[in-house]
Amino acid sequence: MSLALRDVSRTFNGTTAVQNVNLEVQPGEIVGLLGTSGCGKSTLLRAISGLDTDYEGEIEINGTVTKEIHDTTGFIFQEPRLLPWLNVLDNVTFGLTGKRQEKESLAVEYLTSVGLYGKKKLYPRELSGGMAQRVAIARALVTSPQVLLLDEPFSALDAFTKMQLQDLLLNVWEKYQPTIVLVTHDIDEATYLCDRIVMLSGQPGEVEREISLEQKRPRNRGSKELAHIKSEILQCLDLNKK
Ligand SMILES: Nc1ncnc2c1ncn2[C@@H]1O[C@H](COP(=O)(O)OP(=O)(O)OP(=O)(O)O)[C@@H](O)[C@H]1O
Repeated sequence: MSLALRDVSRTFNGTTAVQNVNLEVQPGEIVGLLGTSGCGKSTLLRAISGLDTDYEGEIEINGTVTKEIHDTTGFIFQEPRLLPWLNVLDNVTFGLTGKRQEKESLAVEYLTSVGLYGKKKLYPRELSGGMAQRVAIARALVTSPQVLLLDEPFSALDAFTKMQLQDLLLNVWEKYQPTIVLVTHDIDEATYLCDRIVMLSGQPGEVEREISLEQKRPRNRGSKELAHIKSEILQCLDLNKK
């Protein structure tokens, strides 16, 4: 599914958070929104998701201007947001329609793909942070979303789990090819995962620059090419002290 933002601005109580943002995302593309704290990344994602409709400008999903929450959109937030009174399996089937047996076999398929088949009877309090986030990923994927919106999905995790889940996300992308918009302030993550990085800056936030990455995935995290792009990004953010 394609996405297009046309002159999107959002003002909160007289203060403009983002201003005249234009962005096109192609079907199956992984686009990162990168920028320093407060430049409006989450604000834009909430507008794209339909969770916030009080913006100016237009958002088009697959050629149709809409402010609705699209039923083919999946969300993954920074924290897993699981329902504590439901076990892992029921957290994933929650919100699905259809026969119980069909819902459960679908949930099991996705729990298996995130490596949690053996944990399906556990409750959220019994999971590590990384496991809980995997459940959130399975829950987002079980509806076969064509658009996946991720708001700093791995930022609360330790470095190793983060890398594992980034690879998991790429496996999921290989399999289902959703269009992905990823909000992050992790430059390594953005260069490892994205086809294109949209850099936002300022307050109100505006698109400062876009960087396309041609490198095939899976990428070598330590490659010279990625190091070069990271340095460009740091320079753009005015953080590269030479
Ligand atoms: N519901 C709200 N009410 C008032 N102001 C808001 C609201 N949501 C966001 N803002 C303001 O909009 C601006 C952009 O916030 P936003 O959360 O989109 O930034 P961000 O780039 O995602 O930041 P971070 O990286 O710190 O999460 C900030 O100045 C913030 O205070």
